Amino acid sequence: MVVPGQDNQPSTSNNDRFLVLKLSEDDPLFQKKIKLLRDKGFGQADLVRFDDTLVPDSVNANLDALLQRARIIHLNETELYFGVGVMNMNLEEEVYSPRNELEALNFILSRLDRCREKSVEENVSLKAVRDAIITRIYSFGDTYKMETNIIKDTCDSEKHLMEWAETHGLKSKLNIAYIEGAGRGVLAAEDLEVGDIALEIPISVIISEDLVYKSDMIPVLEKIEGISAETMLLLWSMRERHNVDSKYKIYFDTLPEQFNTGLSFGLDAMVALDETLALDEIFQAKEHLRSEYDELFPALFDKFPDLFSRELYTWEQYLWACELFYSNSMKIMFPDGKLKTCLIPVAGFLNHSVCPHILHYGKVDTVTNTLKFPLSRPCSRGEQCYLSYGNLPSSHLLTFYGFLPQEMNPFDIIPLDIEAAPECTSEEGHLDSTTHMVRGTWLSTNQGIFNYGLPSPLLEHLRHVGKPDLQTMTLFQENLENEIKVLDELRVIFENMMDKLGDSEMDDWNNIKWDVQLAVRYKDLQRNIVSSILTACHSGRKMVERELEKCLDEDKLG
Ligand SMILES: C[S@@+](CC[C@H](N)C(=O)[O-])C[C@H]1O[C@@H](n2cnc3c(N)ncnc32)[C@H](O)[C@@H]1O
Repeated sequence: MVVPGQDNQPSTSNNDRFLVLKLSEDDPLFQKKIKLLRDKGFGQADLVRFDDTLVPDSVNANLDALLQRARIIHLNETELYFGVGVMNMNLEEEVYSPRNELEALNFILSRLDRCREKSVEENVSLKAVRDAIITRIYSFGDTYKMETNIIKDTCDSEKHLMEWAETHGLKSKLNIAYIEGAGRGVLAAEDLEVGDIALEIPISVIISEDLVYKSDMIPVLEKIEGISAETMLLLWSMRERHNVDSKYKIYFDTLPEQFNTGLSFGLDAMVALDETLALDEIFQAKEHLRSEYDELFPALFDKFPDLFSRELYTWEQYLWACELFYSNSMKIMFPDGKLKTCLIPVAGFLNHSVCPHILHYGKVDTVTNTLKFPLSRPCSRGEQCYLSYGNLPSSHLLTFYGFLPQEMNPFDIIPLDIEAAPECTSEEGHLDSTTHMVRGTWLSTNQGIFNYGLPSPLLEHLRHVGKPDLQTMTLFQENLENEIKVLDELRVIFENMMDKLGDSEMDDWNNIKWDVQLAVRYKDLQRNIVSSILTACHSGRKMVERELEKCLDEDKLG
């Protein structure tokens, strides 16, 4: 039973259980989310009641209602902007993104478990809904199962690291292996279920700023004006990496000599990225790092030659350390309440997926003093277990991690330089400050007239420029003519973008360096996105023209 619009959790009897999924007022997207909830007939904190008489058929209906709400509560800005889409061709259900879907399902699961824990007796309906959620998580994950080609098992250095971590208390249900196209990765050593802890890492093996504060470098580092804890840890790691007596030597020994991220791209790859977002991102990042390096060196060589030797702190070594931290560090909340950037042995072997197994891992458990990596979806024995590095576009993954995901990435967006017109106001009367963007139209479910697979906020914005009072989404002549103008305007923007990107050219793929290959693949992805928008404008215009013809014919007939 769904009861909209009630905030207070009512008292529960032994036979009745209530579940409230509440949208927090502190949510920075509260206004947009509450509007979306209301548009769907929900309230801020609807209440779903489970009683023992719940018939099996209503289990799915109850779950659907909960899921619709949970999805909205967990939307991020990009997902809200684009609305529902198809993230997987095998999936009939419309979802916002794999991340959002898993987040929503796990959110309901955790609330249900809390409810069940409080119950004196087992409530059969709660149990039935829980089973239904687990089934959905299973089938959702199944549509994202990816081929993992294992090249070889672990080498000595990784084996030593596991053994060393185990002596410090590491608990792992994962095996390390070399994976085609991804370096090392981790495979489930046994069938893992939702909620199972795949890895449990004691803080004693985690590399964080705490080590710098205990080191001989701190008196000097603390004197550097404005230096961040991250930079201190980076400088400490650059020296520690070469320290044969380091407690973390076994960890440093597992790191590659070279990180193949966008920050190491050569000239040919940069040329191949011409006119792409990634080129700007790489340029800006490298410029920023170079200026940081120049602020520190040679000043530190001259003032503290004993701590900062010229051989260990070259620009190349600094860039290597930056790539290490960009591609391997994690932000972790410590028991002292501080969020710290850390290098985490063993967990650093987890690769990224758009539909990860592990979503939540950022907080040290204060009871066990360990960092736990629980599963948000099951992982079968031998399957690669993935983490989420965040909701990142491919330009970011290319620049800071040096790979492009195999799956469709819902966060692969092209931002548009379209200013909100002064007359564009939200329902609350505020100036609309949305950043407009597009992504591949293959991700959209709505390809029909007035949608065309394009994002509604962008279309609505363009429709109202100069025509704030126009009744949009109608088959009236004035509106249809405006619709053609909007599609033509978009076509011009994207034709220009496509001209700048140029044609795809790659003759001998096998003889091409890793960085140029990545750059070419990235640029092809950009072309595909732009091409899908141009197709949408073209087919959309045809749809509108047909409606306009009908409209004019009707007018002629009077
Ligand atoms: C935290 S490390 C993961 C372990 C890494 N594969 C290794 O061998 O050390 C991050 C790096 O792994 C690689 N990686 C992560 N996810 C990947 C994916 N889905 N496909 C290909 N490479 C990936 C990238 O090189 C990235 O910079």
